Amino acid sequence: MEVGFLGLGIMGKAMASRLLKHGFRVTVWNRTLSKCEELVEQGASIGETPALVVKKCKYTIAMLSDPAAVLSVVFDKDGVLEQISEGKGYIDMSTVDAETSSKISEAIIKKGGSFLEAPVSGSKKPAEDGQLIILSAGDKALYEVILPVFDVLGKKSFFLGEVGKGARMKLVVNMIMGSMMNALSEGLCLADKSGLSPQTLLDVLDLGACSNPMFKLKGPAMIESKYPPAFPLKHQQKDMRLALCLGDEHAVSMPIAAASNEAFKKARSHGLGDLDFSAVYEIVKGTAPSGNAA
Ligand SMILES: NC(=O)C1=CN([C@@H]2O[C@H](COP(=O)(O)OP(=O)(O)OC[C@H]3O[C@@H](n4cnc5c(N)ncnc54)[C@H](OP(=O)(O)O)[C@@H]3O)[C@@H](O)[C@H]2O)C=CC1
Ligand SMILES: O=CC(=O)O
Repeated sequence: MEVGFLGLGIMGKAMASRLLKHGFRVTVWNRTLSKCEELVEQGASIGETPALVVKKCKYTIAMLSDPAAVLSVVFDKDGVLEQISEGKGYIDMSTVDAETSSKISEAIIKKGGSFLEAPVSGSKKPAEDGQLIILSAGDKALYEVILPVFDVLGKKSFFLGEVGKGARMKLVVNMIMGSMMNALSEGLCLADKSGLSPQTLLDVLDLGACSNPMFKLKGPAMIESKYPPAFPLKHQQKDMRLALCLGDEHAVSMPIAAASNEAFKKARSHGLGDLDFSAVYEIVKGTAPSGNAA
């Protein structure tokens, strides 16, 4: 099967690379075209615009940063919409809000194409290892066709129903994740300031009901103030913001998420947006450098 792939950031690069390793023919595009070179070395072809990728491939996947990026890649000049037509499928795996996803779905369907949203839970390493959790919604027939691709990228794929349900599920999950990261940061800080060993706190947490892979993976690096970006903080803040909008829409009070969003925003204002989202710990500790927003 030949697939197109738009967006070779942290996630897109790992996902496209995995598809190549598993025998798919992949045509890639990235806004910064030079980032395609590594994938070309692994056997990918380049499409010079999103439109040219869609022209060449029956199925095209996108993995882009945020609502503005996914809308631009579909609707702008040389975008997806120029070449989408009957028989072609577009699968957007980026994390965006349901409204953005619906806008894209309607435009694709109007041109005769089919659309599936399929945001993922799981970060850089799960993407490299094919261990993502795929939260799809939209065209069921396209879901069935693209399953062999999802089986290479993920450990479990869900089909959640009409467009918007995948986007909303992803935002709820990431709202919880962002709040948990803030809770861990406060706990590590409180342990340290009150004369306890943060590492011992992690050991205690890991043995009890609060044990989870995220604390286990991120905790030790946080203690060392190391934040190599797996999930950039600016994207976590985008997800908190979009989840809070969803809460507004449904009149769901979310004071914990709102406070966490403030901490992520503050982290961005201190220039930590491109670091891993665990860098919010620097804000909780009060040790963030002053810097430019990212
Ligand atoms: N990293 C993670 O752990 C996870 C991320 N996600 C979600 O997946 C998506 C991608 O994340 P990730 O790979 O980490 O992000 P990165 O920031 O590493 O990559 C973002 C990608 O979007 C492209 N892009 C940004 N703005 C535009 C634009 N205006 N037009 C065209 N392309 C654009 C970038 O192109 P360029 O290279 O030119 O800047 C790049 O290819 C996000 O929605 C994120 O929330 C979901 C699960 C896990
Ligand atoms: O969206 C981020 C993730 O780790 O999942």
